[in-house]
Amino acid sequence: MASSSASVAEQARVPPALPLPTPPVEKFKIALCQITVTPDKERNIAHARNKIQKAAAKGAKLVLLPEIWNSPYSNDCFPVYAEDIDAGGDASPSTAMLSQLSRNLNITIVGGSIPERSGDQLFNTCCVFGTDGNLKAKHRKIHLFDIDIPGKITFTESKTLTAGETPTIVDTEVGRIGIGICYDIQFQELAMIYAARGAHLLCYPGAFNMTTGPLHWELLQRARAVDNQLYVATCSPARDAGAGYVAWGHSTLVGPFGEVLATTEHEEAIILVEIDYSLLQLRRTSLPLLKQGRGDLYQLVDVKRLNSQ
Ligand SMILES: O=C(O)CCC(=O)C(=O)O
Repeated sequence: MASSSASVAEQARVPPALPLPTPPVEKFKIALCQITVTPDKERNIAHARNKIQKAAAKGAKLVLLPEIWNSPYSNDCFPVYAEDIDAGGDASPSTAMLSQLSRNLNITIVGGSIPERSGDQLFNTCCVFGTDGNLKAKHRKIHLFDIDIPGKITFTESKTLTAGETPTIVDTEVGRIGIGICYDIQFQELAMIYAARGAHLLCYPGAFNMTTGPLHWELLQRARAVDNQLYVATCSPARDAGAGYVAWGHSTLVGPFGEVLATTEHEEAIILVEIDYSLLQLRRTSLPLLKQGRGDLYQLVDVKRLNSQ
C-alpha cells in the first residue's frame, strides 16, 4: 500500500503512555458498595448513605457506587428520576448526599451514576467528589448501551439518553482516576487514553446483565487492567431477580497484573480491599509492555487533545 504524507493528526500523536505520576498515597482501602436499588428514590439515597458511612467506618478512603443507583435501570425511569446536577441542592438530592458525606467523612467518592437532566437532555452521569465535598469531575457515559442479542437482551439507552462527549480523568486524594460507565468498558481505546494520561486506577460503575455478565464482565476488567498495567475497580447494583433489568453483580477489583484481588457474588456487599500503587511501577518494570510498544508502527491518537491544540 502506498504511504501518504503525514496528516496533522498523524504528526501530533501521543505516546502510548506518559510516565506514571507519583500518587499522593501509596496504599489505601477502596470500598465497592454493591447495593440494592428499588423504585423508592428516597430509600435508595438513604441506603447508599448508610453503606458509604459503613465503608468509611471500616477505613475506606475511596468509595465506589454502582451504575444508576438511585433509580431502576429503565428508559421509563430515567426521565422521572433524573436530577439537575449543575443546579445542585434540592435539584439533586443524590449528589448533595455524596458531597456532604465526602466532606464529613474525609473520603473520595466516585458516585456510581445517576440519570442527569441538563436542559432538555438526559445523561447517564458519574460524579466524583473530593474530601472537601467539592465536585471534582462529572463523567457522562460516552458509549450508550444500545444492543440487541435476540432472545436474550435488547436495550436502547439512546431512546432517552444522550452520549457524553469527553473522557474523564481526575486527580484525587487517592490518585489519578479514569472514569467509564458500564458499556464504556467495552472500548479499549478509552482505557488506553487514560493510561496514556497517567491514570493509576480506572473506575467503572456498571450494571452488566445475565447474558454478557457471565461472559464478559470479569474478562473485560482483567483485559483493561493487564493491557494498561493499572488497577481496575467496578461496582454493580446487587441483583434483584424480580426487576425489569436484572444486574449480574460481581463487583470486583483487579490489579495491574490482571489478577482479581477481590470480588463477590450477586447479593449486597461492601468489598473492602487495599490498593498498593507501588505495584504499578514494579509490574511495569518486570513486564515493560508500555515501553516496548512499537510506536514507530502504530500509535494511539488522542483526538480530544489534538482538537484542543
Ligand atoms: O456491555 C455490556 O454487555 C453491558 C453494558 C451495560 O449493561 C450498560 O452499559 O448499562
